Amino acid sequence: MYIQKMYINGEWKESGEVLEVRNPATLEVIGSIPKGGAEEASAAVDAAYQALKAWSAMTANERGALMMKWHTLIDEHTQELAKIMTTEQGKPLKEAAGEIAYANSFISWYAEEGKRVYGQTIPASSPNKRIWVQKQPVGVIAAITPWNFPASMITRKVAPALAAGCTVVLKPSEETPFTALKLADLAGKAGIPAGVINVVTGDAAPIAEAWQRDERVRKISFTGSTAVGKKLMQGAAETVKKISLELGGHAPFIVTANADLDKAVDGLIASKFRNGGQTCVCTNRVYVEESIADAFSQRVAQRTSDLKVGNGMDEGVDIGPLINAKAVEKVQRQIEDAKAKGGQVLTGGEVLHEAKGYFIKPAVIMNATDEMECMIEETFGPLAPITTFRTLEEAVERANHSPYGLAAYVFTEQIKEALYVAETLEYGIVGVNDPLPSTAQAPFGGFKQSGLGREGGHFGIEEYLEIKYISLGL
Ligand SMILES: NC(=O)c1ccc[n+]([C@@H]2O[C@H](COP(=O)([O-])OP(=O)(O)OC[C@H]3O[C@@H](n4cnc5c(N)ncnc54)[C@H](O)[C@@H]3O)[C@@H](O)[C@H]2O)c1
Ligand SMILES: O=C[C@H](O)CS(=O)(=O)O
Repeated sequence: MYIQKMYINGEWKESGEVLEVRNPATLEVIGSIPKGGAEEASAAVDAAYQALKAWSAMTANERGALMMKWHTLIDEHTQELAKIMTTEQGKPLKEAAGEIAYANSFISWYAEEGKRVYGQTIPASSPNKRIWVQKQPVGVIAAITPWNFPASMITRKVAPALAAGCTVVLKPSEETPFTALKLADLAGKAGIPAGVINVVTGDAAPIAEAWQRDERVRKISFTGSTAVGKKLMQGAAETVKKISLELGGHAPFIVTANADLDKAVDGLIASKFRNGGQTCVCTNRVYVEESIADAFSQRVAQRTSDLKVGNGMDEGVDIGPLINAKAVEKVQRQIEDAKAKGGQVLTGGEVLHEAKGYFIKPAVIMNATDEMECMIEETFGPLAPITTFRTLEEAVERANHSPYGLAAYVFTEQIKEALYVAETLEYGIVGVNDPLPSTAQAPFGGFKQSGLGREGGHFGIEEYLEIKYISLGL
C-alpha cells in the first residue's frame, strides 16, 4: 500500500538510513521512508532545473491537460489515498476522502487558471515606444508541507506552481509521507514529465538548508508552524528567494445574541473539531454575548460529548487520534492551566489510556479568561474555551489581541453586526455564519504572524509568477 522511496527525476530512490512512520491510532510502525539529506535535496533540484525549460515552454493548455490526467487518476484512487492518509495521520476515513477531493479541486481549478495568466499593455508616454507587461514562471520551487493535511497542503502549492510553468522539489512531513509519495506516483503515471515534481523525504533541516543555499531554487513555499516559517524566511534572504508562508493560527469565534443558535452550535462543532482540532483555521477561542452564554455553552458541551472518539478506520468515528504524544500533552497542559485559572470543564479532556493511540476526549471549558494559555497559544487539538463579552467592540478588540491573523468567525443574523465585525477583524479569512470557508477558488492566507502570500484563487497562481516589463523602441 505504501511507496517507501523518494521520487527524484521520475525514479524511485532509496538512501542508507530510514525513518519509521507510525499509525497514531495504534502506534504500529506502518512503514519507513529514506532519511534523505543535502545530497538528495540537491539531486532533486538538478532534476527540477533540468525539467524547467521544457515544462515552462509548454502552453498552459498542454500543462493543464496533463494536470487533468493527474486529477482523474487521483479521483480514481480516492479510497486508496484515503486509507493511506488515515493510517498515517489518523483522521476519520470520511474526512480523509473529503480531503482528497479538496486537494484534487486545486488541481482542476489551476489546470484552468493557468490559461488566465494575463499580461498588460500600457499606453507609452513616448510615441516611438510600445510597452507591455508579461508574466513568466518563477522557476524551481521548494515546497515544505505539514502533517495535518497530507494531500491538500501539497496540491495547494504544486497545482498553481505547475500551472504557472514552474517545477517543484517537495519535502512532505516525516509524519505523513506516504500520501505525498502516492500523489507523486500518480503524477508520473499521468504523464507529468520526470523532474517536474520531485519528493525528498528525510530530516527537514538539512534538506531545507540545501534548498535555501541553492541559487537555482527561486522560491520557498512553506506551510507549517510560525516558528519554522520564521527560520525559512531568514534563510531565504541569503539568495533573495521569493517566499510564501502559511503559518499558525488562533481563530476567534464570535457569537452575538442575534445569532441563529442552531447555526452557531453546528458551526462551532464543525470549525473546532474538524481533523480533531488539528487545523490552522480551527476555532481556538469562543466569545459569546453574555445573555446567551449559558444556553449556548450547554448545547455545545452536549454536542461535544456526543462525538465518537476512535480509530479513524472505524465506522462512525468523529474524532481520531492526535498526531503524537506531544500534541496530547499540549491539550492536557492547556486544560490544567485553564482549570487553575478558574475555568470550568463542561465535558471531555480525559486521555483514553485503554486505547494504544494518542486519544483524548474533546473538551469544552466555560469561564475562560484571556490570561489562559489556550486563549493565547495555538492549541491544535480538541479543546474549546468559551468566554463572554458585553459589547461587540469589546469582542472585536479581544479577538484582535493576538500575534496571529489567519481565520476568524462571527455568527449573527444581523447584517450590520456581521459587516462591522468582518470589516474590523484583523484576519485574512473571515467566516460569517460559515465555519468552513476554505475552497480552491478563494485566497487563503493570514495577516500578522500567520503568514505571507495567499494560496487558492487567482492570487494563488500569482505567487508563482514573475512580472516582466518590456519596452520596445521604434
Ligand atoms: N496556514 C496554513 O495554511 C497552515 C496549514 C496547516 C498547518 N499550519 C500550521 O502548521 C503547524 C502544524 O504543522 P507541523 O507540526 O507539521 O508544523 P512544523 O512547522 O513542525 O512542520 C511543517 C514542515 O516543516 C518541516 N520542518 C520542521 N522543522 C524544519 C526546519 N527547521 N527547517 C525546515 N523545515 C522544517 C517539517 O518536517 C514539516 O514538513 C501549526 O502551527 C499549524 O497552524 C498552517
Ligand atoms: O490546516 C490548515 C488547512 O489549510 C485547513 S483547510 O482545510 O485549508 O481549511
